[in-house]
Amino acid sequence: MIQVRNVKKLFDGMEAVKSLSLTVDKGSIYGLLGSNGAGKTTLLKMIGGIYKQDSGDVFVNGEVIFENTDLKSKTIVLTDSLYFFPQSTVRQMANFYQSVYPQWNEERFQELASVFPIQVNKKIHRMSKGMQRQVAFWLSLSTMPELLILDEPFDGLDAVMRQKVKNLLVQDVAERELTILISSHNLREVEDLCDHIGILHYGEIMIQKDLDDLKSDVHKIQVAFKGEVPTTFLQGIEVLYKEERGSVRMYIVRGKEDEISSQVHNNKPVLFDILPLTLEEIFIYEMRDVGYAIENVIV
Ligand SMILES: Nc1ncnc2c1ncn2[C@@H]1O[C@H](COP(=O)(O)OP(=O)(O)OP(=O)(O)O)[C@@H](O)[C@H]1O
Repeated sequence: MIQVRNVKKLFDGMEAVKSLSLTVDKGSIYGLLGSNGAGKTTLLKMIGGIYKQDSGDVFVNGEVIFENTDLKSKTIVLTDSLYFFPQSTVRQMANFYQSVYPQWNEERFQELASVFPIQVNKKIHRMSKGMQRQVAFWLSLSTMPELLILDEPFDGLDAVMRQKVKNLLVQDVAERELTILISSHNLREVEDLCDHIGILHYGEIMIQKDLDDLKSDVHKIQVAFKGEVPTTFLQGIEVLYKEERGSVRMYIVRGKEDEISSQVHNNKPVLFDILPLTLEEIFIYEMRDVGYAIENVIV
């Protein structure tokens, strides 16, 4: 479990992360979204024990991770700048990882050779960017980490490889309760993977959501009445957004679908539809609620 409490990080007096708190449960996949410079990498590096925060606490499994060799041997931080020894082959890097990570699993490494179409004796610096990223995943997953921190992990991977890697991640979460933190600019890219999403903006978490709750809780309704619109037809229901298109009104509402439906039906509409929202739509409306346009924060 990850607990971040009131964490702050400054660079030359500028607050890259401002008094931020979040919790990630074991076996969960947390997606951290935000635009360039939002503070994602800084936060991930503090959680991975690479940066030390200026104030606040970062705990992984109840322990401080910074300079904690034991915790770090079970943690992998995969950033956008991959590091491999000059001239090394995949096998040579695997030998190095094996010597550093006590939970290295050679059998897993061999198995993953069928997922990544790369020769183990090929020099990594001669590979394409996407192939190098595949090697990074191959090595990382073979260390059998308990915490995997991924900063923009899919950059450079083609669509097929993205899906293969996502499947591997989900498999590890399901089989051995791997915890994953993943940053991205793109909600669509991670929405099928994550169970929690947090949106970071100027060093602060603006919204954090459990996706299962979210998807079951927010709906789009379209409704029309003959004559006057009953003033009370949405009484007690939280309205996130409303729009009028002639006599048809569109509302984004939060609440239980059956309760909303029965309340609207009681007011005898001539037209009534209740539809689920995509995750992107949910965030668009929720962000408007806190006074931001989502386009300025994520893609
Ligand atoms: N080592 C550093 N020295 C000085 N400033 C830094 C350093 N690392 C990050 N910053 C600053 O901290 C802020 C947050 O940067 P960070 O890399 O965490 O953002 P990000 O959300 O990961 O952005 P991107 O999506 O562009 O990768 C930025 O203003 C950046 O310039």
